[in-house]
Amino acid sequence: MNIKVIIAGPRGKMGSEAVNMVYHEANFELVACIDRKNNGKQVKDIEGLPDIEIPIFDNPNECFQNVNADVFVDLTIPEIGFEHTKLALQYNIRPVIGTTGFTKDQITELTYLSNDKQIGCLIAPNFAIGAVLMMQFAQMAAKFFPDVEIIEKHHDQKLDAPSGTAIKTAELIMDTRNAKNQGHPEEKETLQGARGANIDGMRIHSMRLPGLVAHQEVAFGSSGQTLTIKHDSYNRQSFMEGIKFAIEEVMLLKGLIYGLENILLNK
Ligand SMILES: NC(=O)C1=CN([C@@H]2O[C@H](COP(=O)(O)OP(=O)(O)OC[C@H]3O[C@@H](n4cnc5c(N)ncnc54)[C@H](OP(=O)(O)O)[C@@H]3O)[C@@H](O)[C@H]2O)C=CC1
Ligand SMILES: O=C(O)C1=N[C@H](C(=O)O)C[C@H](O)C1
Repeated sequence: MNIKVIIAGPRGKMGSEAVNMVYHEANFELVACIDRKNNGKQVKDIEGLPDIEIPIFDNPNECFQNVNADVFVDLTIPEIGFEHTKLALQYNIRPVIGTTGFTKDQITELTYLSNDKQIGCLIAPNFAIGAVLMMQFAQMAAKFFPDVEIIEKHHDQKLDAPSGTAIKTAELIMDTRNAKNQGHPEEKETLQGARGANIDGMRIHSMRLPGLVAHQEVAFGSSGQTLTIKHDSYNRQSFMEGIKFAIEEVMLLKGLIYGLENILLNK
C-alpha cells in the first residue's frame, strides 16, 4: 500500500528536493502540497517540480480536510511549521518535521498532543545519516572529553541560529556530561559574542557564508590532545534518505520522537 504524503514548502530548497524524492519513490504517493503563493495551482505549474497534477493549497486546514493523507512533511519556517504540525495531528495525519527552530516548549506541546492521540510524529533536526552519526559520536566522546565547542557552518540564507543540529548535539552531550563552565573562569569578551552562544557551559559558534550547505564540527580538548568530529552535507540530496526513512517509520509510531537517532540506531 502506498503512503500518501502532503508536503509544505514545495518551492523551498529542501521542499523541492523532497517533492521530487516522494514522487520518484515507488511506495509513496504525493497527494497535495501546501504553499502560501500558489493556491489552486498544481505541482506541475511550479518550475523545477515534476509534471504532475497534484493540488496546491495555501490553507492547511482546507488541505488536511479535503485530502486523504497518511503523512505530512514540513520544510518551512518554525512559526508556520509549528501551526501546521498541530493541525496535522488534529486531522490524524502523521507529521515528519524537518523545519528547525521549534522551542523546547513547542516540542513539549507537540509531544503531549501526539502521545495523547497515539499518532506518530517525528521531528528531526537533521535527516542526513552522517549527521546523525556525528551527533552520536560526539555524545560518546563527551563522556571522556567534557570540554567541547560546536562550530556549525551554513549557507547565508539560513534563518535560524544556532542550527537545529547544533542544539540537538548540545542536548545529547548534556545527557552525558555535567554542566561545565569552559575556558578561563575570569575570561571577558572584549567584543560581544566572541565566545559564541553558551549552552550548559558549552559554546556554539554559527558561521554563515554563501557557498556553504550544512557543516558541523564538534571539537573536544583535554590535556595535550584534541579530537574533532566533523560532518558535511554538500547538497540537499544528502537529507533525502533520512526523510524517506522517517516517512516509513512514522507510520509505525504511536507518539512523538525528537531526533532520527531514536529509531535509526535500533534498526
Ligand atoms: N531536518 C533537516 O535535515 C533539514 C532541515 N532544514 C530546515 O528546513 C527548513 C527549510 O529550509 P530550506 O528549504 O533551506 O528553506 P527555504 O527558504 O529554501 O524554503 C522555505 C519554504 O518555506 C516557505 N515559507 C517561508 N515562510 C512562510 C510562511 N510564512 N508561510 C508559508 N510558507 C512559508 C517558503 O516560501 P516563500 O518562498 O513564499 O517564502 C519556502 O517555500 C528550515 O527550517 C531549515 O532549517 C533544512 C535542511 C535540512
Ligand atoms: O537550514 C539548513 O540548511 C539546515 N538546517 C538544519 C539545521 O538547522 O540543523 C539541518 C542542516 O544543518 C541544514
